[in-house]
Amino acid sequence: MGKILKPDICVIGGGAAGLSVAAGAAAFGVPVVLVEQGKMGGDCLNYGCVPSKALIAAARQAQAMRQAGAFGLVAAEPFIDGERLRARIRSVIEGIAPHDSVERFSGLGVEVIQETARFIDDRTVAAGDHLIRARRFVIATGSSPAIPSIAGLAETPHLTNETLFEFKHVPRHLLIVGAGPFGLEMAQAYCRLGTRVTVVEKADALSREDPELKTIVLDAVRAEGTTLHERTVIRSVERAGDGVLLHCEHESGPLGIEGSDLLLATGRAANHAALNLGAAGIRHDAGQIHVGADLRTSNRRVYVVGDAAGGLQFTHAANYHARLVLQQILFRLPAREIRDIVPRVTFTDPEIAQVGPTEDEARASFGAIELVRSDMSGSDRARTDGLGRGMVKVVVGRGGRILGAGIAGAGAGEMINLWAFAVANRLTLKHFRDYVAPYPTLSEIGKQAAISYYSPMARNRFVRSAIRILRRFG
Ligand SMILES: Cc1cc2nc3c(=O)[nH]c(=O)nc-3n(C[C@H](O)[C@H](O)[C@H](O)COP(=O)(O)OP(=O)(O)OC[C@H]3O[C@@H](n4cnc5c(N)ncnc54)[C@H](O)[C@@H]3O)c2cc1C
Ligand SMILES: NC(=O)c1ccc[n+]([C@@H]2O[C@H](COP(=O)([O-])OP(=O)(O)OC[C@H]3O[C@@H](n4cnc5c(N)ncnc54)[C@H](O)[C@@H]3O)[C@@H](O)[C@H]2O)c1
Repeated sequence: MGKILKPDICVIGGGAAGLSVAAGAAAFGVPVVLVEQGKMGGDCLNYGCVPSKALIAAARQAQAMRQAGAFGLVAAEPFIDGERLRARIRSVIEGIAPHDSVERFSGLGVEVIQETARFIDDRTVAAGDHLIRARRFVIATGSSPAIPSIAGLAETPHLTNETLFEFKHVPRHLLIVGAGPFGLEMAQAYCRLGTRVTVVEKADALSREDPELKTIVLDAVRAEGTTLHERTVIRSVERAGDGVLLHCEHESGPLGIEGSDLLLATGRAANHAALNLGAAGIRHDAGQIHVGADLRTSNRRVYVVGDAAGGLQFTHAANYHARLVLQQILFRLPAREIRDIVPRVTFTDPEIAQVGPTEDEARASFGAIELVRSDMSGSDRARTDGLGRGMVKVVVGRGGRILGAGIAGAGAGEMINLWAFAVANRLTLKHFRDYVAPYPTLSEIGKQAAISYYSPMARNRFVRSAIRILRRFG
């Protein structure tokens, strides 16, 4: 038997969640062992956020070339070189990789073991020839693409986020299954890169988003050329020549859709099968580890963070989880996950972002709410920059409290920061009315929304008579 290690914390998984826990603990001088079986940086760096946003950035440039005529320049149809595109995505990943590397973490004082971890009892993990008996364990094993059960899929070549960004050519006609954030971001990006794109969604596209806001996004994505079939069930799939044929069922009848390549964007499944959770007395079922709002499992020594926790699946949620868990382990202070303060952004163009409940969710939870909206057409900056439609929609509770906010439009992902700050700090629209927004910025439309909330006051008879009285004093 190999080495027995006895750190304070053993972190399993070196993606965004695990690295944040390890770095945070090491910064306080706490002994940490990190076990990672694959690439340091996990999904976000290697197969998720970073390559997808690099691809989207290239697609945005291509679209800007086509649309240059609107700015008084000569428009051009871009030449798309698949090899160079792939090389650029690779170089962006390589530029960030040192930050997540074994070398950096070893330098921080973390002992990194590059093996697969599994529990052998309620306080011991085996990884290669190491046994790790830690005071606390943090499961940060992330998630993998959920593969739907569709007849013929196993025999038909298909891509997922784990293979898409290594793909050698730009597809001729990409069929995408799933119109969640991943499916739609990729649909628009590939469409802009000259691919014909068809998306098949069994329910509604962007189903979590506010209907009024997501219409702005879906109209734009469709207008650029993506074909989107919603409420369409795929019965089977087969190879057709060099390509793929989907046999679908829509309310209007059967539908055959043929394309050159197939991408699955059908959600995620948490990774825990290899962990041997039963040996550690950790309650779970096939889909999920049972975990409380404190991110603790039924084995009180063991926490779960990031995608493995099965709730919010974002890199910033993983970082937030890391803070909550460190607060409990290092300082023995209670901490609970508050999902309403965690924003989400889908990086289509226009973007869509939300923090806190949407209108429908807020009505279901709070009953009486108020809404304020502000349209991007009122923004001078949107005009100078030739931007399309956009809207800020704020869900307001008692006393003007900001319960949630949704934004569709260019820059929504940046603008949501201010609203996320407001929701986390329980601010009211008065705070938004009173701060000064620089001109001309898109964020001004948020302030405009706050002003519109208070504008009925200008017509209030008591306010008006108070002003009349004060005027008499000179
Ligand atoms: C295409 C795509 C785009 C995305 N874009 C965004 C975005 O723009 N913004 C955003 O916030 N989020 C985005 N996400 C989500 C984000 O990538 C994830 O929420 C985040 O990576 C989760 O981090 P994690 O550490 O929980 O898991 P992961 O990054 O999956 O890391 C888990 C690690 O654990 C390791 N592991 C698993 N089992 C074991 C074991 N038994 N032993 C040892 N190691 C193990 C794995 O090898 C992996 O490295 C995107 C996801 C995808 C798929
Ligand atoms: N900008 C971002 O933050 C961003 C971007 C991409 C991905 N992500 C994250 O990555 C993960 C994966 O994203 P996603 O969009 O794949 O997941 P998702 O679960 O949000 O969406 C999957 C979609 O696929 C549909 N679907 C599932 N099975 C289907 C089938 N058989 N036929 C047709 N449609 C089917 C679902 O109805 C759903 O709309 C999520 O956790 C997401 O949060 C985040």
